[in-house]
Amino acid sequence: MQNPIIVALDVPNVQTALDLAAQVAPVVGAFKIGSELFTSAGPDIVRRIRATGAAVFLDLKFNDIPNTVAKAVSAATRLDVQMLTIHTSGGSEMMRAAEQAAQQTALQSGRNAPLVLGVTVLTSMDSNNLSEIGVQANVGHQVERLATLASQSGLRGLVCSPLEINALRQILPASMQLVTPGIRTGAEKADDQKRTLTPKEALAAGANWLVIGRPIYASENPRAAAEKILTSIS
Ligand SMILES: O=C(O)c1cc(=O)[nH]c(=O)n1[C@@H]1O[C@H](COP(=O)(O)O)[C@@H](O)[C@H]1O
Repeated sequence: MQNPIIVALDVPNVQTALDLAAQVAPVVGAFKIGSELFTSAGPDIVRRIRATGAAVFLDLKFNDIPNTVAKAVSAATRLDVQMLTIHTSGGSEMMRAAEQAAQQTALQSGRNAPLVLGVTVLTSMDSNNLSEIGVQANVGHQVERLATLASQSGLRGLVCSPLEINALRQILPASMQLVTPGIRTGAEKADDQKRTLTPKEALAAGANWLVIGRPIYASENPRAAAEKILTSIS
């Protein structure tokens, strides 16, 4: 099995990101570049991490009109990222446009299309948070609804919490890639995460990838923390 650990490089600048990546690269499967690092370091950080040979997950969670999202996805595809995120709450037309843009741009650039991941309900949200934005469904039902829509719209991957994987595996094609943040080992705080499981539990439930940030980068020894997690799932 491939190494399923994706380390979130949620750090403020290029040098910190490159140092962290170099430290943990031998024991993880990919790196995630999110809003903080991309906003401070720009697209060059994607090229720098790709140049090390590592896979990159560009997590900018696009959520806009279909035309705008399609063009952003094309730009990310030209950057040669292996995964990227859009919000499923953007609806089916937006998701179709995103997947189509990834496929077409990849074809034109002679590379594989990135996996366009639809973010369902953020792992920092619970039913109260959904209710305050006018969604009365419980979290599990809302995730299932958005995941089904994403699958019908042609997406091949989703971001969800590990708590929803069992239910999603019953209703989605087996090929659907499920990427799960909200990973905590039990040794550290949940922080702002509300729907969490351990790495081992998430994989046992059927996750393909685990997104792990603070339990690795905020630990005293990120390499040792990543190794410990890898051992726990090997
Ligand atoms: O799309 C994501 O990666 C994501 C979706 C989600 O629902 N929840 C979530 O935490 N994430 C990201 O996953 C990472 C989790 O970080 P830690 O909570 O520090 O492990 C962060 O980079 C978040 O931006």
